[in-house]
Amino acid sequence: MQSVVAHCSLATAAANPRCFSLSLAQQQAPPSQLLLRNHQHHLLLCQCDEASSSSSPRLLASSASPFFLQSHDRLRSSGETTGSTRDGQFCIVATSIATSAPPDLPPSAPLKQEGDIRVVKITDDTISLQGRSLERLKYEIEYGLKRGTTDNSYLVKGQTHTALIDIPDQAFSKAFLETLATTTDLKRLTYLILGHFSPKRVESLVGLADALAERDEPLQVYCSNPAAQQLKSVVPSDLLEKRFIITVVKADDNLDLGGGHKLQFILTPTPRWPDGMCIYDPATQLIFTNKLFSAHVSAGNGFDLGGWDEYGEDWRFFYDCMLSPVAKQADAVLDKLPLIAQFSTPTYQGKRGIDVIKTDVKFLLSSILSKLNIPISKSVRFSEITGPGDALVTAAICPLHGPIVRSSLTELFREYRVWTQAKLKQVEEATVAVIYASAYGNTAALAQAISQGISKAGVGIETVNAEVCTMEEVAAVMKQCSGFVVGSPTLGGNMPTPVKEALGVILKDDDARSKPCGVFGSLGWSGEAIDEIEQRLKDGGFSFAFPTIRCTFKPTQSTLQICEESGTDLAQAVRKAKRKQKYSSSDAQSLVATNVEQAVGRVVGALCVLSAKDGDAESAMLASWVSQASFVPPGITIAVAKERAVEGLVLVGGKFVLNVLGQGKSAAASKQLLKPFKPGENRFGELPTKQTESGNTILVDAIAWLECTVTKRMETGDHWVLYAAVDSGKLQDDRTLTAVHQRKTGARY
Ligand SMILES: Cc1cc2nc3c(=O)[nH]c(=O)nc-3n(C[C@H](O)[C@H](O)[C@H](O)COP(=O)(O)O)c2cc1C
Repeated sequence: MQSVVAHCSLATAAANPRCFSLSLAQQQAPPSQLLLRNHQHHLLLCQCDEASSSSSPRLLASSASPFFLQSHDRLRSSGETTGSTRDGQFCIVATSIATSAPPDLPPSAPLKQEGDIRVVKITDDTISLQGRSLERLKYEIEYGLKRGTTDNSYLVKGQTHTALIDIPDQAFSKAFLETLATTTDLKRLTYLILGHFSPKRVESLVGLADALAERDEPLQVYCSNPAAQQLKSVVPSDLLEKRFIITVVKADDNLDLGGGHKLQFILTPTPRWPDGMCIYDPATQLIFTNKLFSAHVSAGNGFDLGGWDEYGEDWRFFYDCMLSPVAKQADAVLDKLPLIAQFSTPTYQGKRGIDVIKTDVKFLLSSILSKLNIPISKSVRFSEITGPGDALVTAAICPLHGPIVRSSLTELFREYRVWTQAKLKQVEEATVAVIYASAYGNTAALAQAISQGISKAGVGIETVNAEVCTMEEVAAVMKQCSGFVVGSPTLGGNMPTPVKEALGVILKDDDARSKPCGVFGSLGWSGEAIDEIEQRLKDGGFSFAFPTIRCTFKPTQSTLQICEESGTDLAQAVRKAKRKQKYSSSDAQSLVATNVEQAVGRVVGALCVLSAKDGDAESAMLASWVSQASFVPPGITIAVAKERAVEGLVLVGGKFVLNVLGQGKSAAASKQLLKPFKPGENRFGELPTKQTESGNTILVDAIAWLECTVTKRMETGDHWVLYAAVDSGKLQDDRTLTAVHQRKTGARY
């Protein structure tokens, strides 16, 4: 007996070809007739004629075997009606073909006003309330791409109970509570589930308590233990006792809302979010992942329409900022989330991880299938039939920020694995320990920017949140690291006890004295904690890689820039020490350029100075890997090393000036730009400069300058290649030829 399960649906956008797919689960097919011999799932993708849905579907992709074509004919005969037919050989189940866009993909609505709430229907009983902002693009490093953000909450309506998953930041409180009242019967709201909680969300929580004040029963809050502690420390205790009942969730607990919505909790702590928790709903196959798989971007219709092309860089940027510094813990978290895109049935069993090689085929299949945008409520039914046992079959990832991930689900999950593995490899080679505590997030933001700078220079990071780590863990990290930074807020004239204890561990570690270190912290007015850490490390004979960073309350953009550059300086010191070690142990030949390197060194471009500014943060670099890339509109490419300070200022949408230096006139600028700089130091020194209208720096002695906007970035080994459109420019000296940088080897500039 062979069984065939088929899913049919029209693609959503009117401009799209009308497509349906046929996915075959088959146990006993003759292997010679199968496209993918070793896998249980086979794909047939067809396209209907635009004019008539009854005309013959055209095959887009299939094994082209008789077996498939026969199945296809049978499917066509059962056509546009819902139902199943049996003929002894096959069991065909087909949905009716929708004639309009599926209801769960509403058209994109423009942002009406800052902080408005977009309501997105995901399934019949799950909606998302998304607070949208274009403003929240400053002062926090993960907003670097400047695409705004969304803060997403989710309402899951079970047969007996309704649960609200996550509560938004204070910026969205008022609009959120108003929208919540119109989208749900608050009397039925039994549970609030917090995948993460921070003091910035108290206002929304208190507002919710007020909105529920009239009813007798308190709201039941489900969250992790660290979130419960945080709640108790920031929400007034009388309010907490009167209006809420807190249940601390343990690993693998669940909560039944009725109608199959038996929510499963998966604890996913990281040093950045010790209270992290994911929630899986088997009824809809939605997973609510809070910060994981988030992106800061507000455009679109709430889903990831446009897929990787549209959002890939946003996801990557968020990951780089927030998760790459905690790669080890991120790896452990991914192990706990064996997500399988709904349509790709895995051949393996077990909850532990996903083998990338095994998922390659599934990746291809599911990415084609997910593009078809079958409404989630319908597609769950089919993937249940072909369900893979104990993996989490997932129709969509519902994160705290940015789009609900549907089309790129497999890619995103897979890339998270790839990025994490790459970071773990860096951790193996050399790491810097980032040890800190932060009550209100300001020191954490500094730690994050420092980590970003370390990561850019290709060095691994071990993030230690002193509040949730044991001192044994601190000691182990200190033994293994090649450099470290310590950060603390000042509270009541002191450093918090966990930082004090961690400092004690560091001071006792004799090996740590030879490792480059740094101190940072946020303060209000006196900053005793930072002074004390600095003094005690100085007294202990530790060597500082950068001047201590003192930040008053919330960091500004230029403070974050200083943090990032300081992190890069520290990482470069660590790498230099490692290189020294390596070369002293291997033969001197390795320093001589190979023939290939010498040949690569003959590739030349104009010698230029790139200058970029963003708010009060400014930087510049000497650049010679520059090339014209387009006539109309005029465009150029330029390679920027990942660890370069200016790199964070030339993200997509960012502007820069390319100053082209002249032959025989480049010495002063080269000398100035090649100097070592302190973090945040002015790069131009005494060079005569002037400004463009947007504030970018022009070198008066350059023979030409171009003001450009970055439109694309491509990752290429240790550099980013930027493609930038030229907005304006001027030839300042028409007699001098362009300077070029002749190199002896392609292994260095
Ligand atoms: C209860 C409390 C006590 C504080 N005491 C001090 C202090 O003695 N000296 C000081 O410079 N700042 C003090 N501050 C300000 C904090 O250091 C400042 O808010 C800092 O940004 C907190 O950093 P964090 O967000 O990393 O916790 C205090 C803040 C609070 C809330």
